Amino acid sequence: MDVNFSKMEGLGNDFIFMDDRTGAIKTHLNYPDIARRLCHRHFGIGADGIILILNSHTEDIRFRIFNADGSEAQMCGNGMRCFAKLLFETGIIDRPEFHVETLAGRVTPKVFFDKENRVSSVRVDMGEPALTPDKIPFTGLLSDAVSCPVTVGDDTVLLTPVSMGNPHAVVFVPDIRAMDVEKTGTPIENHPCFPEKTNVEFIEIVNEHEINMRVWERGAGETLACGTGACAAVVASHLNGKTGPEVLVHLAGGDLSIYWDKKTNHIYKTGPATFVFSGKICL
Ligand SMILES: N[C@@H](CCC[C@H](N)C(=O)O)C(=O)O
Repeated sequence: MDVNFSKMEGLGNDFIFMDDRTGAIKTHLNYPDIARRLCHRHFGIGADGIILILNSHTEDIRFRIFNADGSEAQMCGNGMRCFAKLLFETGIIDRPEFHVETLAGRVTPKVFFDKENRVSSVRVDMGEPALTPDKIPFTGLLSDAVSCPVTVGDDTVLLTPVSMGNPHAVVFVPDIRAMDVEKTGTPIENHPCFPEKTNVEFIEIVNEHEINMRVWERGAGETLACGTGACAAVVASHLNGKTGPEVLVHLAGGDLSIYWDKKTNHIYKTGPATFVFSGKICL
């Protein structure tokens, strides 16, 4: 069957969007297979994941994301900004702020405009972080919830487990450029302490308001940015007394502004969303 798609990116974290509100794609094909095939950088379109636009019974619209390896994730922060821009600009949603059903619960994006009335940035109410072992899920030693020792090969790594609907392990390092992100990230991603695997963020503190981050993503490898990861990193940095609750996160693909509103416990993430191209592919 021929399927229309749009490719978009948020700070270089790139996604292929498909509208399956009629259910036609799901009737003929399987989403994990489509993700593996289309995300391939040499044999496909190339992306970190695919995102489906779907009907919701509880919210304005429903969002599902599959990583490049075909695994389904609960949420995606960069993908959500692109989703909001695409839905607003194509007229699928006609309000700048709306509610989205995800496997991580309700997420609320709001689009902002430039002088030409084009979407310039998107702020997303990402909901509340979760820190309890059952919610992450994390089965390791939690004597001190913000620095859990995990054995990786011959080393012990101290990490902070955080859920933003999807699991994250935040590791503080002195210099992110010196990191072999794949070498350290892979065993943490697949560590038995994380029964659903985990995304891994390597964080270098710049000052109270800025951090540098590199990320090893569950199901996708090293990416240029991770929105849920940036939120988890700010939660971990603040809980460890290294930053305030409002932080600019510098990633390989650009910057994200993260604000943890301690009164409501909600996290707000603001950043760009960019259309790359659209097309039709025979699946
Ligand atoms: N890049 C995303 C997160 C995508 C899902 C993640 N790999 C997972 O499996 O949880 C983001 O911007 O949040």
